[in-house]
Amino acid sequence: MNLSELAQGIAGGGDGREIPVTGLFSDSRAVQPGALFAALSGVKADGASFVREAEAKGAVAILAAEGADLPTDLPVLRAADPRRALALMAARFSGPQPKTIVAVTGTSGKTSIAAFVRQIWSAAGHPAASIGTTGVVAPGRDEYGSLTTPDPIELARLMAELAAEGVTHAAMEASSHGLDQRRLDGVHLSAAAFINLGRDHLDYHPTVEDYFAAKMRLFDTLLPTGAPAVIFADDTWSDRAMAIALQSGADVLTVGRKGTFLALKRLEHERHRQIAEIEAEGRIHRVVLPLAGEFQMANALVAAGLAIATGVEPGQALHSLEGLKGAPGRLELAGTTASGAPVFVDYAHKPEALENVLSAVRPFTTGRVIVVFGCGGDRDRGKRPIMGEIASRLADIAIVTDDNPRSEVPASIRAEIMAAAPGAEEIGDRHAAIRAAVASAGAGDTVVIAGKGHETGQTVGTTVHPFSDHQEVRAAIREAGQ
Ligand SMILES: CC(=O)N[C@H]1[C@@H](OP(=O)(O)OP(=O)(O)OC[C@H]2O[C@@H](n3ccc(=O)[nH]c3=O)[C@H](O)[C@@H]2O)O[C@H](CO)[C@@H](O)[C@@H]1O[C@H](C)C(=O)N[C@@H](C)C(=O)N[C@H](CCC(=O)O)C(=O)O
Ligand SMILES: Nc1ncnc2c1ncn2[C@@H]1O[C@H](COP(=O)(O)OP(=O)(O)OP(=O)(O)O)[C@@H](O)[C@H]1O
Ligand SMILES: N[C@H](CCC[C@H](N)C(=O)O)C(=O)O
Ligand SMILES: [Mg+2]
Repeated sequence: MNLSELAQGIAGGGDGREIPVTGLFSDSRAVQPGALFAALSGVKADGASFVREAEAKGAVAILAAEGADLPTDLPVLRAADPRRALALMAARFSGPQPKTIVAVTGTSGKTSIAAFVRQIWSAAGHPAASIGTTGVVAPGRDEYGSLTTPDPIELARLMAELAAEGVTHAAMEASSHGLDQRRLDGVHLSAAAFINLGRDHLDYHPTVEDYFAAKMRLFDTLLPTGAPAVIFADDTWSDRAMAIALQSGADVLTVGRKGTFLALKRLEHERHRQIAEIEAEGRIHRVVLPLAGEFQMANALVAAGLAIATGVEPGQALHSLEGLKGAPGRLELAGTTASGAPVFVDYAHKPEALENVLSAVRPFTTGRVIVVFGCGGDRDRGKRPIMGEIASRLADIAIVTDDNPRSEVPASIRAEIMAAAPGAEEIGDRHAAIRAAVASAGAGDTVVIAGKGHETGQTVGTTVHPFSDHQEVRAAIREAGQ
C-alpha cells in the first residue's frame, strides 16, 4: 500500500507520496525495511527519540504528533491524535475484518462475556471468535495472548486473519488501557456492552472518573451512531453509562433485574447452577445456567443481549445459555476434597471481584468459606487493604499469600493486605497456602483460590516460574488423601 493511500483522510503530510509501505510499527526495535514507524509518546518513553533507530533499520516514513520535533528527513505524517491515526491506518493496511464485531467493557466480567458471546454465536451456526485476557479462541485456534486488548497493529492483523479464516463474528474485551490508548479505534463495531465499574488500574488512571471516561470512549467515540449498546442495568454506574450511550446516539438495550430488553424476573441458586426466569419481547423464558455465582448470570444476560442485538433469535440465544462453559479460571471447580468441599479457582484480583466471588459461594456453603489470595506487585497499591478487609469480612478463614510479586518485596505486599485483614493467616509461599486451605476444609466448607485464574506462571522479579492454581489444587487434594 502506498503512503498516500494509507494516510488519506487520517493524517496530513503524506498526500501524493507514492512510497510503498510494507508494514507498520510503533516499536523501533521491531522495525523492518519499508515500514512506517509511528513515534508515539508513552508512559515510559517518547517514540520520537527512536526515530533515528527506526530510520537506520529501513523505515520509509514516520507518523507523529502535530508539532513533535523529529530528527529525520523521511516524510512525516502528522495527526492530532497519532495513536488513533495508527489504529485507523493499521485497519486500512490489514484489510477486511469479521462482519460482526462486538466489544465489552467494564471492570469485571469482560473475559466471561466475550467467551459467552462466542459460544452463543457458535451455537447459532456462526463461525465465531473471542479475544481477550485468556487469548484468542476461534475455530482451530486457542492461543494465549499477553494483553487483554492487543495493540492496534496486532489487533488489525488478527482481525484480518480471522476474517480470512472464515470467522464472521468476533467478541472482544475492551480494557480501559486499550480504550485510552486507542487500540480499538480501527475496529469496525456492530455493538458494544457495559457490565460494571469498580476499583482497578488506579496506578494508570489518575482518578476513578478518568477510568470511567476511558471506558465510555467505547460508546461516545467508537460505537457507530444508532448501533446497539447493551448495558447491564443493576450496577451503580449503569445509569451514567446509559446516559452517555443515549447521548451518543446508541440504541440502548438494558439487561438485568432493572433491564427491559432482557429482564431478570426470578433467580434461584443451586450449588453449581442457577435457574432464571428471563423476560424477552414479552415472553418469559426459563433458563438453567450451568454456572455458580450471581455475577455469572449478569455476564450471561449481557452476552445474550449482544448476541440478540447482532441477529440471534432471543429464544435461541437464551436457550444457548444452558450449554455455556465458564471462561477458564472464572469460579472454576478445580477439585473436591476428600471431605466433599469444592475448591474453586477464580481470577478475582480486584476488590469488587473478590467481594462478588466470596458472596457467590456463601449461599451454597453450609460450613466455612476459606479463601487464599494475594495482590500483584507493580499494580495499584490502594486495592491491597480494601481486599484484605473484604476477605476478613466475607470469609471465615482468609489466607494471605503471594500473587505475582513482580519487582516488589513480596512480604511488603502481604503486610499491606494483612494490615486491614484482622484474623487472616499469612503464608507467603502460594504452594503452601493452597495446601493449608485444602487441608483445613471439612464437609460443607468451600475453598476459593483467588487472583490468578487461568494464569500458568508466577512472576517473581522478572522471572516467570511455572505455576498453576489448578494443578496446585489437584496436587494438594491428592497429597491430603495420602
Ligand atoms: C502501560 C501501558 O499500557 N503501556 C502500553 C503502551 O506502551 P507505551 O506506549 O506507554 O510504552 P512506552 O514504553 O512509554 O514507549 C513509548 C513508545 O516508544 C516505543 N519504543 C520504546 C522503546 C524503544 O526502544 N523503542 C521504541 O520505539 C514504544 O514501542 C512505544 O510506542 O502501548 C503499548 C502499545 O499499545 C502497549 O504494548 C503497552 O502495554 C504494556 C506492555 C502493558 O503491560 N500494558 C498493560 C498494563 C495493559 O495494557 N493492560 C490492559 C488491562 C489488563 C486487564 O485488566 O485486563 C490490557 O489491555 O491488557
Ligand atoms: N459481572 C461480574 N461482576 C463482578 N465480578 C465479576 C463479574 N464477572 C466476573 N467477576 C469476577 O471477576 C473475575 C474476573 O472475571 P473476568 O475475567 O470475566 O473479568 P474481566 O473484566 O475480563 O477481568 P480482567 O480485567 O482482569 O481481565 C472473576 O473471576 C470473578 O471473580
Ligand atoms: N491484567 C491484569 C491482571 C492481574 C492479575 C493478577 N494475578 C496480578 O498479577 O495482579 C494486570 O496485569 O494488572
Ligand atoms: Mg479480562
